[in-house]
Order: sequence, then structure tokens, then C-alpha cells
Amino acid sequence: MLPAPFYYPFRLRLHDTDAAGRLFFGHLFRYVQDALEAFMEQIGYPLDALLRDGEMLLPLTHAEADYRRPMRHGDHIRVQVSVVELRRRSFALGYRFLNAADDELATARTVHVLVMHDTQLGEALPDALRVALAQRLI
Ligand SMILES: CC(C)(COP(=O)(O)OP(=O)(O)OC[C@H]1O[C@@H](n2cnc3c(N)ncnc32)[C@H](O)[C@@H]1OP(=O)(O)O)[C@@H](O)C(=O)NCCC(=O)NCCSC(=O)c1cc(O)c2ccccc2c1O
Repeated sequence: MLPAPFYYPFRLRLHDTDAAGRLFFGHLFRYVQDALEAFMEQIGYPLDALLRDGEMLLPLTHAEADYRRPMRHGDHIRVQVSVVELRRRSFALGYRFLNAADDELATARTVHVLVMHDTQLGEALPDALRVALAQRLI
């Protein structure tokens, strides 16, 4: 059975809004990173441990976003995170920013490549990580 969709809930902070009272476009990626960290922890790969252990890194090679409805200070938002592409050395995550009525406010996509810390060279994703990601592939 497939796991339930993963959601990262947050409340929009004042310091992430612009002069018009909307989420400033660049700050969407703060929440993307927060959702990514929560997602990786959920699938058994907490980024703090990855970085501390220092064996493999998952740098972003691509990030994009679409802004469909404004988000404002105090809004309760949920970010649905899923794996949208799984390749030999890389994977892509998709993010859907939803309000309480399930309206899609924004979407984002990030691509991550596995790089070994020592050599700074890319390698195939380890089997265990691939399996964990595959369970969240849509
Ligand atoms: C990461 C690189 C060293 C990779 O360069 P390399 O030449 O080894 O790899 P390729 O270019 O051949 O690509 C490998 C693989 O990835 C796919 N790919 C690459 N770029 C893209 C792209 N833009 N879009 C889509 N796909 C891409 C490519 O098709 C290949 O696919 P496979 O089929 O083989 O799987 C090098 O690119 C590099 O150093 N780039 C700079 C990275 C960087 O500085 N990023 C910004 C900051 S990193 C960051 O923010 C960050 C966030 C985190 O959440 C982390 C979490 C944990 C650890 C580190 C994190 C982190 O640093």
C-alpha cells in the first residue's frame, strides 16, 4: 500500500511578506527547503544527519516555482511534497502549496544530485535511498 501523501504545515510569517503584504517570491524557497527537510526526515534521511555524517550531499541543481494565488501573513498553509522524477544520480521533488480549502496557491520543483562529500563526484543513488524515494513517486 502506498504511504499517505506527505504534508508540511506552516503559518506564513510577517518577515516573509513584501510591501504589498504577500509572500515575497524568493521566500517561497525558504518554505520549500523547510518542507524538503521535513520530507527527508520522514523518509529516513534527515538532512542534519546527512550533513553531519558528511558522506553524501544532495545539492540542488534546479529550482522553479509558479505563483497562482497570493499568500499572506498568518495564512495556514500545507505543502504537499512528492517525488516527481527518479533517475540514476538525481531526483526531482514537487511541492504544492495549499490553503485550508485545498486551493493550490503555488507549486515548486527542485532537482537534487547525489554527490560524495570526499570526492565531490556524483554517484548513483544508494539502493536504500532509491527505495525510500520510490515509495513517494507519483
Ligand atoms: C551537483 C554537481 C556537482 C553535478 O555536476 P555533475 O557534472 O557531476 O552532474 P551532471 O550535470 O552530469 O548531472 C547529474 C545528474 O543530475 C541531472 N541534472 C543536473 N543538473 C540538472 C538540472 N539543472 N535540472 C535537471 N536535472 C539536472 C542530470 O541530468 C544527471 O541525471 P542522472 O540521469 O544522471 O541522474 C554540479 O551540478 C554542481 O556542483 N552544481 C552546483 C550545485 C549548487 O551549488 N547548488 C546550490 C546550493 S546547494 C543547496 O542549496 C543544498 C540544499 C540541500 O537541501 C542540501 C541537502 C543536503 C546536502 C546538501 C544540500 C545543499 O547543498
